[in-house]
Amino acid sequence: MVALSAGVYMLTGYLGSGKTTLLQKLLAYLQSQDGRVVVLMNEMGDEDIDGEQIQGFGFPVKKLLDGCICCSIRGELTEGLKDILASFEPDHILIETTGVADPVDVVDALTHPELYDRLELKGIISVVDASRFRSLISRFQSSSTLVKTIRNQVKYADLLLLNKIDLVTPDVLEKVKAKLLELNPHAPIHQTIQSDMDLRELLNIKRAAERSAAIQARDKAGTPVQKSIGRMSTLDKVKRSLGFSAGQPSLYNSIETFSYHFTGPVDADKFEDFLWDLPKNVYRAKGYVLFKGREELISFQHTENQVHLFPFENFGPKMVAVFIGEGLDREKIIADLEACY
Ligand SMILES: Nc1nc2c(ncn2[C@@H]2O[C@H](COP(=O)(O)OP(=O)(O)OP(=O)(O)O)[C@@H](O)[C@H]2O)c(=O)[nH]1
Repeated sequence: MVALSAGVYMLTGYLGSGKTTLLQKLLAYLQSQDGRVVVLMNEMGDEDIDGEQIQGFGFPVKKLLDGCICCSIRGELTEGLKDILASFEPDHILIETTGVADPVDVVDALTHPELYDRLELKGIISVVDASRFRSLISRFQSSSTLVKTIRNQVKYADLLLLNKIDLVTPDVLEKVKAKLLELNPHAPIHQTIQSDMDLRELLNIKRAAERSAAIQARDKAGTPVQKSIGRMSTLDKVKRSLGFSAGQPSLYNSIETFSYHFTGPVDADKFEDFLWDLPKNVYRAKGYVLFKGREELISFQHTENQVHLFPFENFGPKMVAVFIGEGLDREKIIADLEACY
C-alpha cells in the first residue's frame, strides 16, 4: 500500500510572540475534527516549558529539546519526523519551532531525501508580536543574524498573525503592517489578540506556489515533481489571472525544491564535479546515489561551499536527489545530472 503523505503546518515567529497560544487553540479545535494529529515541539533549552501547556488535548506530542531544529539539532528533527510517521501515521503534523528558528532551514530539514515524499508542507504560519516587531528588526538593537531570522519568519510565511495588537496604538499598528507588507506582500495578515483567528481558514492555508506547481506537474506529466516552498511573484499572479502559464520557476521570488529519482548508477567523478559545479542559486542539494562499480549506497550533501559524499550503511533510502534554491533551471540541472550516467 502506498503511504499517504502527512500535511505539515509550521508555526514560527519570534520568542514569545504567541505560537504556543495559537497551538493550544488549534489543538482544541482539532479535537472536534477527524484525522490523526501529532505535535512536534522544539525548545532551545532542556526544559520542557511549552510542552506542559499542551498536555491534555489527547494528541501525541514529540519534544525536541536543548537545541534549535533549524541548526544544532536539525538531524533530530529528521529522526523525530521519521519516528512520528512510523509510529502514528498522522494526517497532520504541527511543528512549533523555537522563536529563533529560521523557517528556511526547517524547510530544508523537511526536504530530507527520506522524508521528502512522505510530508506535504501545508504552510508556514508566522506569529508576529506587534509590540516588539519594529525594535526587533532594528539593526541598532538586534544582531544582524537575528534581524535576518525575524525577517525570514515574515518573508517566507504563507499566513501572518499580527498578534498582541492590544498592546499597540493604531499608529504603531499601521507602521508594523506596512513593514510586514513590504517584507511579504503575498501572505494574508490577520490582526489578532491572543492568536485568536478563524482556525478553519488557518488550516485551509494556501500556498500560492503549490497551485502553480500542480499546473506545472500536469503540463509535464512524467517529469520529476516540483514543489515550491515560496510564493508566486506578482508578475506570475497577473499572468495566471490572464490565463497564461506562469512559466519557469525562475520568475518566482521564492525558494523552491524539486526531486530527481536516479534510474541507475552514475560515474563517481562526474557526479562529484556536477555537485561542485551546481549554480549559485542552488542553495542545497542532497540525497542518495549509487556509483558505477561500487556496491554501497552513497549519501551526498552539497552546500554552496561544501560537497560531502560518504557511504551509507542502511540501504533503505531511495536513490533520489533533492535540490533547494531560488529560480532553479530544473531542465539544465537534470540534463547536467544525466550526463553523469
Ligand atoms: N497582551 C497579549 N499577550 C499575549 C497575546 N498573545 C499571547 N500573549 C501572551 O504572551 C506570552 C507568550 O505567549 P506564547 O504563546 O507562549 O508565545 P510563544 O511564541 O509560544 O513563546 P516561545 O515559545 O517562548 O517562543 C504568554 O504569556 C501569552 O499569554 C496577545 O495578543 N496580547
